[in-house]
Amino acid sequence: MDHPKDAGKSPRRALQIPLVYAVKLFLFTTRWARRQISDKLRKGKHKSSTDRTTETISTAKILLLGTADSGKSTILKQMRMLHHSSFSSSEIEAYRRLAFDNVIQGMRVLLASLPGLGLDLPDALRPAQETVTGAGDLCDDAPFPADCFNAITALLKHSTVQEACRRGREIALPENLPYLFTNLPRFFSPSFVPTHDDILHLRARTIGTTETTVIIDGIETLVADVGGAISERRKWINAFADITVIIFTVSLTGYSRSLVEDPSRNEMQDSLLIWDSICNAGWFKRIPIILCFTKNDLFEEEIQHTHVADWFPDFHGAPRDAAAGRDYFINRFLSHVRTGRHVLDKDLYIRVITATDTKMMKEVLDLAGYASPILWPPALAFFHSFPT
Ligand SMILES: Nc1nc2c(ncn2[C@@H]2O[C@H](COP(=O)(O)OP(=O)(O)OP(=O)(O)O)[C@@H](O)[C@H]2O)c(=O)[nH]1
Ligand SMILES: [Mg+2]
Repeated sequence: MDHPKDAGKSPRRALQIPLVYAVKLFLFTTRWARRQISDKLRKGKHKSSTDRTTETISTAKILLLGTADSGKSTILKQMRMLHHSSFSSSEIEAYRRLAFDNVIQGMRVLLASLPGLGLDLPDALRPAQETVTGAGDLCDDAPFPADCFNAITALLKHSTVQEACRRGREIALPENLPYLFTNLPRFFSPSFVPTHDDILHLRARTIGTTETTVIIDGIETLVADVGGAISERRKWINAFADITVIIFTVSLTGYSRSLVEDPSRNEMQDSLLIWDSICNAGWFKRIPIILCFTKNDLFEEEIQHTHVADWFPDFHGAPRDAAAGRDYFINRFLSHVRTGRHVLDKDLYIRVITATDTKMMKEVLDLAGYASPILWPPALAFFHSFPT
């Protein structure tokens, strides 16, 4: 029997009323659930994956994929900086020691490659060379050794070392060396503490998979960062479960560089190979992908000296035309996406970035829409759209 209040209403209207109550109940429970999540997040905020407890809940997972040196860990650092997941004092100290390691290792690679470049170091610089090759690791809180500063400064003043620096691409010289050498006096000062900019330029090869929790827009997000070296790739599969979005990084400067592990392989070709298997994998069919071309700053410099056609003969743009170069590589990557796998601007997004530039990264990450359906599956975006 009809409720007296419903008397005279059409069956359709009668159906609508419970529906309104159902929606209200859903909204209420959703807000309640969201508040519960926020409470739990507050308790578990800034916990890394290694100290996660049952208090915290993970609701999204970003997977960073790409070849070695393509900027995956740099993007992760940017996410942490932009989303206030600050670095602990022990991490900052580890970065300080890493700065010393990057400087010494970089200079060692450079010195070791001189004979291959047909260059010879004058005898007067042999003691400086020995100081660099014999330098040990830096101990906790120990200052950078002054003799290393004097040795590296003397080496950098010599035309032979300067020429090797210029020809860095031929010897797979770490791309952060110009930044490190420019900042040498600051690094070697006793009060040196790495800045965010330093941290972004420092290089530590990722081994295995690191999982870091970042709170993005109130949502606990697990960011999985894999090692891109050839020997690391067989471990990628361990990170493939429950992915919300993939960020696939490609270093734009890779077009003229060889893989450190296999000098016969071109970095960009290697990246195209991996991209082909990732973007067409059935496993990732429904996962949005952001294809991120990194190192745009270095690419703009590199293209002034190295013509893309020397490495990719079907490039028909003019030498030094950075825009044509970028378009060419974007199209090369898009041409690998098989029909029906991913659709541009629907579940495949392209960004060209300088990963070390925090301002640009913020714009890009905002653009990519952290709390929008680009990064979150529609269900989560729906959930997200309710006011608290
Ligand atoms: N100038 C500049 N340097 C960059 C950019 N992206 C990354 N780098 C530098 O490139 C080096 C390698 O970057 P990582 O983020 O460690 O590379 P990765 O992809 O994590 O490498 P693996 O851990 O070996 O897989 C670091 O020294 C970064 O500072 C960029 O857009 N511009
Ligand atoms: Mg890494």
